[in-house]
Amino acid sequence: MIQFEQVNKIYPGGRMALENVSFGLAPGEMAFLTGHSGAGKSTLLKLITAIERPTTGKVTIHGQDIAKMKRGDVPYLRRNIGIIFQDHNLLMDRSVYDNLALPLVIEGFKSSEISKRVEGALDMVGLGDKAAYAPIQLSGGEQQRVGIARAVINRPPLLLADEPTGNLDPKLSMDILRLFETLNASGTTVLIATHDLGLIARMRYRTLTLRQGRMVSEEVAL
Ligand SMILES: Nc1ncnc2c1ncn2[C@@H]1O[C@H](COP(=O)(O)OP(=O)(O)OP(=O)(O)O)[C@@H](O)[C@H]1O
Repeated sequence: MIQFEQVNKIYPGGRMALENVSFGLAPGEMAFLTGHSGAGKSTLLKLITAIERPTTGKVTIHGQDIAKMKRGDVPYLRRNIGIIFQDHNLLMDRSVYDNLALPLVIEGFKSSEISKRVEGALDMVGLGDKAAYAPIQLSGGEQQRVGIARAVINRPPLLLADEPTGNLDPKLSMDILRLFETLNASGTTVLIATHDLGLIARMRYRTLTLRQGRMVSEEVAL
């Protein structure tokens, strides 16, 4: 699903954000990506979504070499990746329903299919009764769950999360992780970038650790 082979990423200005990074994530896996601030986690996620390209080395996503991808192919790649951000980027002046429906409207789904999927996604995150609310009327944890529902509404095979529990208390963070486990159990490949070592310690998943741009360890938490 994801393959990095000896990847270096040097930003303009000379900053080496990733150095000789190699790892693979198989279809159906769930893993954490961790490391100090500035270790290169976001850069690694940006390479997976082709926001950035490797300086040297090879990044392959769904069998496609990112460096060889034409600009026009990038939207097709992204359609297969659900992305969850810490600040979830919801449209605050639209209802929860509209936030979820928008990606499907853009893809040209019929409105009956859209409402079916929106209802299904909201039920999955436990917000079936909040469709008509504006995100501003929801708590931080609920907003984060709307962000997750939006990311999976296209049923992408790959889900990336960048600090998805950053603003949440431990109980809500655990709820969000349980949600990722449910998605993973239904076949979605999941990669979660986080600083939250306490959370990682409580889960038995493979953990990829970056330190100053290098992949220093790959271990399964016990
Ligand atoms: N667009 C950019 N141009 C130049 N340097 C950058 C750019 N983006 C990131 N960097 C640098 O690359 C390094 C890795 O940054 P990155 O954002 O990947 O780290 P991170 O592990 O996600 O950090 P954090 O946890 O603080 O978000 C940092 O030194 C950062 O300053």
